[in-house]
Amino acid sequence: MSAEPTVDTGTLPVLCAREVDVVRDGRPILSEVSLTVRTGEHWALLGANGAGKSTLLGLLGALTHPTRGTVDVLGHRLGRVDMRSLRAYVGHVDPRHGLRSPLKVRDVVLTGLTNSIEKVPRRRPTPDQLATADHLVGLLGLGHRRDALWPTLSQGERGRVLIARALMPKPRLLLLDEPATGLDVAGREQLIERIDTLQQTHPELASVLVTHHLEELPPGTTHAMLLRDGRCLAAGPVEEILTGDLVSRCFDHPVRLFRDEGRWSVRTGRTAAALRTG
Ligand SMILES: Nc1ncnc2c1ncn2[C@@H]1O[C@H](COP(=O)(O)OP(=O)(O)OP(=O)(O)O)[C@@H](O)[C@H]1O
Repeated sequence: MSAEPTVDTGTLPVLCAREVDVVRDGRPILSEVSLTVRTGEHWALLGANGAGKSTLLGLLGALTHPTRGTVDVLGHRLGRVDMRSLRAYVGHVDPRHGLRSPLKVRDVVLTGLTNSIEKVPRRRPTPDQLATADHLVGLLGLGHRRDALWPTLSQGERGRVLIARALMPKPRLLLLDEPATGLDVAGREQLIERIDTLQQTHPELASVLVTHHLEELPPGTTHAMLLRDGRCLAAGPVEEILTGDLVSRCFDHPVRLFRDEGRWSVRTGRTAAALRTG
C-alpha cells in the first residue's frame, strides 16, 4: 500500500523531472526531458502541435508515469507514493473539463476540494471552505456570477472558474493547459490579467502554462521551455529562451519577437537574425 506523503513546504523544488522518456505504442513521445520548477517560478511550455506539451503536463500533474527517468513532486517520487494524494498539491486546469451538471459557479469551485468533476453526494463544505470558495470566485473576477450555472457561462468565465477550482485545495503548483484556447480578445485579456494577479496574491505558488501562442503569456512569466519533437530545445529564464532565434527553431519557422509592457508578440521574419526582443 502507498504511504501518505509528507510534503516539504521549504526549500525543495516544487517539481523536478529528470531525463524523462515517454514511449507510447512503441513510439517515443518525450525523450530525455528535464525540468526543475521552484516556488515563485512561472514557466511557459511552448512547442508546435504534437511536440509533447500535454504529455509532459500529464507527468507533472502526477496523472501518468514516465517510461524512463524520474519525476519528483515536492520531493516525492511518482510511483513511490499515492499519486492521488500528490495530486492535491497540483492544481490542473484543463479547458476540456467534462462537467455535465448545471452546477453553480461556487459549487464547481468547491469540487476542487474532492478533485472530482461532479459534486460528491452528501459531502458538505465547512464554513471556512465556503469562504475560501467565495474569496477565489472574487479573486478571479466572478463575484457577480457566483450563483450562475455552469452551462450558462461563457468560455472565458469557465476558464476562470476552473482556475479558482484548481486553487481550492491550496496547491503548490498550478498547471494550465492552453487556458486561452477559443477565447475572444476580452476573455483572453481578462484571463491573462487574473493569472498575473495570482502570481502576486499567491507567492507560494509555481505554475506551468502550456500554449502555442506567445501572445497568451502573462507578463509575470519567469521561465520558458521550448519543446520540439518530444525533446527540450531550450529551457531557462524567459529573457534567455524567448528569442527570435530559439522560437524560430522551435516552430521551424522564422519569426521575430517583440515585447511591450511585459507581453510578447510574434511576426514572421525573413531571417531569424532579424530578431528584436525588448
Ligand atoms: N497514448 C498515446 N499513444 C500514441 N501516441 C500518443 C499518445 N498520446 C499522445 N500521443 C502522440 O504524442 C505526440 C505528442 O502529443 P501531445 O498531446 O503531448 O502534444 P502537444 O504538444 O500537447 O500537442 P498539441 O499542441 O497539438 O495539443 C502526438 O503526436 C500525439 O499524437
